[in-house]
This record gives sequence, structure tokens and C-alpha cells, in this order.
Amino acid sequence: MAHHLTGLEALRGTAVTKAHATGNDFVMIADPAGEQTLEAHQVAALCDRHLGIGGDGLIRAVPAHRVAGDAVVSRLLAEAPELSSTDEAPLWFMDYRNSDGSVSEMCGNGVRAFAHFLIHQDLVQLLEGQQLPVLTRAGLRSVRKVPEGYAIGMGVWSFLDPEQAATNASDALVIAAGLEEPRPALSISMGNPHTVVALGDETTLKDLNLHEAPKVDPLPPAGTNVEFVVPAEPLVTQDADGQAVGRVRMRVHERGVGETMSCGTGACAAAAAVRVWAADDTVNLWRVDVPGGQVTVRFTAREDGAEDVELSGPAQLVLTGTLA
Ligand SMILES: N[C@@H](CCC[C@H](N)C(=O)O)C(=O)O
Repeated sequence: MAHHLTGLEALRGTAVTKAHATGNDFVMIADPAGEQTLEAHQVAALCDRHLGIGGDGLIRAVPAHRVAGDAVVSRLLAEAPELSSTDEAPLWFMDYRNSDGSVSEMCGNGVRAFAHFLIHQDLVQLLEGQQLPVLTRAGLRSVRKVPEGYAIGMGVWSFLDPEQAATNASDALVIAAGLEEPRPALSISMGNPHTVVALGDETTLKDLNLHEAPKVDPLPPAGTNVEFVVPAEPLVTQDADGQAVGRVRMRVHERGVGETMSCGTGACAAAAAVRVWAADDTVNLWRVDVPGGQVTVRFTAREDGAEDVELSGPAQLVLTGTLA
């Protein structure tokens, strides 16, 4: 306990905001000057639901050119000299941390919360029809306003193991409390790692005990987020415009966090896996129901054969305050 108190005392006076996106909740800190150092134990203390503010993760907003000591950001900026970030026109970097203090490459719900936070802090303006670039450890992402909140250009999805592309076969086995036997799974990258498991019915999904981390074999080298999905019946219906819409229900156990009410990158991975299993890439619009609400995932084919993914859904601010 002394460990938690020490961590928070060092951050006394820091302005914080609490935000969530479909129940995936975050402690947000604006750091326009790039002066805020956050140790893993401080992040864990802030995200602690009893001794801190509470959150699935923490997000620091810092201009890319003000980020100090992050090798990934330095490499991204060096590889893309066209990316410009200045004090007058900052390119905002989403410094995302899981609630255990570990770093992740990407957080889809986090980008929606991040954009909403930046706008409410008057750090950016985002008009209808405009795109806001956001730098993440997985690369550049873009945000635009949509009626339900924000839509994020997530880049392309890929198999975690590039050799999977040739087979589309399941590449891992997952066992979780509540499952009688290991289930086949597909490992997908959305910039961060995901392992998607299909279940046969909603009762099995509801009865899963995700207080314990599912066991994944083989476990990807950097660990993984595990999504359990149940396809709707029928899997595909038509929306009011006559457009085909796929629908799945999902629960997730996140790397570095535990079970969360929603995972944006996980929803994208889940929809991609279901399309692979259904051997049908003609349905491009997917609604993913999560315990915290619903997000929408849209696939667009690119000329090189890859598919761009867009994630949309709401984001809300809950409170702002100062660390006492
Ligand atoms: N909730 C996020 C994903 C957060 C990162 C994840 N736990 C990881 O370690 O990769 C989302 O909305 O994508």
C-alpha cells in the first residue's frame, strides 16, 4: 500500500480527466510540454479502482516532437519525415499504458477517448469532414467525427503469423475457466496482438469466468488480448439502407488489464476473424456487441489486397480534477 501512496504523492497537482468509450475507461493526462514522466507503478496506482482513480488504462496526450526517451516514437518520426509536429501545430501522440503499467502499441477505444479529450481541452479543433491525425506506437491513425461519436482509421489488419495468410487456419488453442475443452483460435494483429476464439452459444459466453487469464497455446511472444465471440443468428442481416451487416457478441480479456467492458482493437480483430471463418469477405460492415455497448467495424479493400479497418463508436468524459 505504501507503494501506491508514494506513486501518487509524486504526481500531486497533476490535472486528470476520466473518460470512457463503451465502458473501456481511461485516466487522461494532458502533457503539452512533454514534462510528465509516468513510471509503471504510478500508472498502476492511478488505475487502481480502490486506491486511485480507476481505469483500464492511462493515456497521456503529448505532442510527438516533445516525447522524450520513447524509441518507438523516435523510429516512427525518423521513418516518416513528412510527419510534422511543432509547438504551433502539434501532432498528438497517444501514450497509452495498460492498468498494470505496461505499454501497448494501440488502443482503439482509447483513440476515440483521446480525440474527445483533446477537443474538450481546447488542444485541437475537429470540424465535421476534417481528419485529425493521431500518432500511436502502432503508427499513424486518423479520427473523424461521426453521428455516434468518432470513427478511427485503424490501418490494415493482418495475421499475427504472416504464414497464416496462406491457410486461414486456426493457429492457437485457448482454454478459459468455464470452457470444458480448449478451443481453436485465430491470432490477428491490429497493431497490437489478439487471439480470437469462436464459441457456439451465448450461454457459454455469459458463463465464462474471465477473472482468470485464459491460457493461450502457443502464447505470442509479447502476450495477447483474447476475444471470445458468438456470431449472431443469422450472422448477416440487412440494415435500413439494404446494406449487409454482420453482427457478433464479444467478451474480452485484455493483456495487462483483465476483463474489460469493451476493446476497440479487439472488436476489429473479432470481426476480421469471423469473416475469415465464414470465408466471406463481401460483408464489410460489422456491429460488435460488447458488455459496454456497441461498436461498428468497417472493412475497405485496398489495391494491394489488404483491407483497411475503420472503428466507430461513442466516447465520453466523466470528470476532471486535480490529484490531491
Ligand atoms: N482496450 C484497448 C486495447 C488496450 C491495449 C491492450 N490491453 C494491449 O495490451 O494490447 C482497445 O480498445 O483497443
